[in-house]
Amino acid sequence: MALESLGKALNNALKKLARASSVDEALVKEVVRDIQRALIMSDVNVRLVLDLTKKIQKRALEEKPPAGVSKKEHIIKIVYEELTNFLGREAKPIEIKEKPTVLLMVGIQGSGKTTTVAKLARYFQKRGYKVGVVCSDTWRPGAYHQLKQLVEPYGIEVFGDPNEKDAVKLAKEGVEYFKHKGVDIIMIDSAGRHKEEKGLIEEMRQISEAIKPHEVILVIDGTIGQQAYNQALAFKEATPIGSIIVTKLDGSAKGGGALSAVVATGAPIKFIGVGERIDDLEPFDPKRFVSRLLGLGDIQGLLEKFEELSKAQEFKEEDLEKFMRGKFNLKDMYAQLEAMSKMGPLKQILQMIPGLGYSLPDDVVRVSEQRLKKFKVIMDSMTEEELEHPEIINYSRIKRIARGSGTTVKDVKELLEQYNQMKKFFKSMNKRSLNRMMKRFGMGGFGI
Ligand SMILES: Nc1nc2c(ncn2[C@@H]2O[C@H](COP(=O)(O)OP(=O)(O)OP(=O)(O)O)[C@@H](O)[C@H]2O)c(=O)[nH]1
Repeated sequence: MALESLGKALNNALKKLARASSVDEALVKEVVRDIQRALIMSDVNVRLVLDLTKKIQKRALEEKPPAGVSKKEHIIKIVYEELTNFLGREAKPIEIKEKPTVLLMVGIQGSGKTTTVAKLARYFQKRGYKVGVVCSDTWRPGAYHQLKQLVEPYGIEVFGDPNEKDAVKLAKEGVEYFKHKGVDIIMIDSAGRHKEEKGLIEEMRQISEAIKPHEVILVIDGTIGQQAYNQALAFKEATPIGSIIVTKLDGSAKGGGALSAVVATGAPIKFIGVGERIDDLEPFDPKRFVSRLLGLGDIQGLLEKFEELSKAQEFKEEDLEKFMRGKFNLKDMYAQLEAMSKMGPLKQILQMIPGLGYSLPDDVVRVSEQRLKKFKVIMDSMTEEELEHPEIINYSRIKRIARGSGTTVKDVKELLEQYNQMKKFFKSMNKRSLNRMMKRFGMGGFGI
């Protein structure tokens, strides 16, 4: 989850509003102060915070809610709208109009650029585009191998030469190479050795002149907070075809500052990085982002994730239904956990369900790859009957399974505990949310 601590603080402010028996001026001011504090803690520029919260307060105190809408709901909507405006309002996707579309990626050392090139290449590949990646980083010889390691498992080709010293020449050759190969998108990973804007912009100019990219994308490290302003501004002034990806928004305490600072320069943010894995890249859509941040849920995001999954044929509709109804056995659980681990943490997915917000206990949903492997080994030592009816597994069976799988009684119990917890959790889950979600998937629902 991007900006988890900011989200929690904003969510708490809204909860205060939702729980109050009546809404008066004092409460509005208190909620606005909470929002102010949350944003400042996330390193959002104080002046920007004051402007924003002044607007929220004015509207909350002066506007009359339309018929059928409570004062509270109206204020929540105002907060949502103003935060959405604050973050740029509309999503601005990268347009792939020509074949090939050439994207030049630049970024200061350590910004997460190389990882982001790989993530974006994979993102487009998943959407049916053929992508070629050029490594023109002549400064860090490891960059070429890093890129190859990241994208080659997905069949994405990397062009580069760790011995070449001329970055512009490499970029040019790489583009020519992939043009002949007939790819749809060519991405160039540039050097990124620079510690500040000046060198970065000079390199960008040189490569841009040589290869004439359709778009230049600056990768900014979200952990630098509002300092992102200077980088984004210098970049925006240097190129009219520039857009931005802000990385490391997972767990960064200053991410709100970075996002709002970039928006304040007028440069469009197209994606955000939300983790280290190749799939941890999200198109930046202020509306969805804010609704998730406030804990209002994001059904659209959820649908897209599942759509992606079904495309990859890792997750079938009937499986989802079984799972969501709490009617699953150990085999199903394993398949789901595996699919979820490919898709991103289950927690991240469930957070998108309206009404669930932040209430998910970590131990229910956190299954590391290592644990999954262990589960698999244990399950290989179970009988078909045990897999389908785990409730028959008593202590002597546990001992046999542990022996057979070379694990311990504790390990087997852990697997069963995970299974029981999940079952319990899904049974107790907000039925209305499930119902709504299942309807969206065309699966009927619980008839509530
Ligand atoms: N948590 C988290 N880590 C990230 C994210 N994006 C990148 N990273 C990590 O940031 C570190 C630096 O990433 P690189 O891609 O090597 O970044 P770079 O230093 O800009 O690359 P070069 O310019 O080629 O040197 C790596 O450990 C990445 O895994 C993100 O969105 N979230």
